Amino acid sequence: MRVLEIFASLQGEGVNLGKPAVFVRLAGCPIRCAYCDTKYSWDFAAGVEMTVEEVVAKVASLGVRGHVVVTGGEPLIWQRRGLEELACALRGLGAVEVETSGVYPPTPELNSCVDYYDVSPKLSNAGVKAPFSPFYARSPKAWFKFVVRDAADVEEALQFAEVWGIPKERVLLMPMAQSAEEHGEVLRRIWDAAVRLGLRVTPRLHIAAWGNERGR
Ligand SMILES: C[S@@+](CC[C@H](N)C(=O)[O-])C[C@H]1O[C@@H](n2cnc3c(N)ncnc32)[C@H](O)[C@@H]1O
Ligand SMILES: Nc1nc2[nH]cc(C(=O)O)c2c(=O)[nH]1
Ligand code: SF4
Ligand SMILES: [Mg+2]
Repeated sequence: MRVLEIFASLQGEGVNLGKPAVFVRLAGCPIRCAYCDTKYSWDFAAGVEMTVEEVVAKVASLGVRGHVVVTGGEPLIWQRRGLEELACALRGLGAVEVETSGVYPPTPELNSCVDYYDVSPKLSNAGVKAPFSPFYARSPKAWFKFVVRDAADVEEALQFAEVWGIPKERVLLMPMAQSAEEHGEVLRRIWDAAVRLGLRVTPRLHIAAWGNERGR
């Protein structure tokens, strides 16, 4: 597998917001959202080639136990090429959370070793074709983070959830932002729509603290 970075931080997004965790960022993404804050991950040949054993050893060496986040890029492109073995091996160090666009369903082998899917379905603001896999709407392990920048995006997120039968309690709205300043502005812009529609908002902790610094 090609690995871009492995670092310890706080989970800055989603249902496990605030938990200390080690992040494993895999290379490659074919989806290419307009707002992507990790465009350096798109190249499939980026990063370094690592075996499952090497990744697990590096994660263990960082000393943070209890939670491991596998992200990218789009990590599920590595299915049948080591991702299943990696997720199962990482489980020895903590709960395994996978960050995904929700375009690719997991193989049964991957699914058996994942504790949480942090799914970020792509709304029209991503400007891409990213067909959602119905697998996630039915998975008890899936939580849905919608990237929103205004009230219209919030309405679209709710509609998406209704169309796919995703319970409101599983929906989290996340401000589209790459700096602390932008993060505050967007939070203020989506606030009233979230109140009105009864949807939960979560911040992006690392963006509020560090901006879009790599390794945070
Ligand atoms: C870089 S993606 C990697 C995982 C997977 N490709 C995905 O999109 O879920 C990690 C998370 O960052 C979110 N994200 C990327 N750029 C963002 C931005 N400018 N503002 C808010 N969230 C963003 C994505 O929606 C996703 O939830
Ligand atoms: N602190 C922190 N939390 C995160 N949660 C998901 C991230 C990602 O890029 O997938 C991320 C990230 O890059 N940093
Ligand atoms: S799917 Fe994720 S990594 Fe790929 S472009 Fe979109 S936000 Fe970035
Ligand atoms: Mg990130």
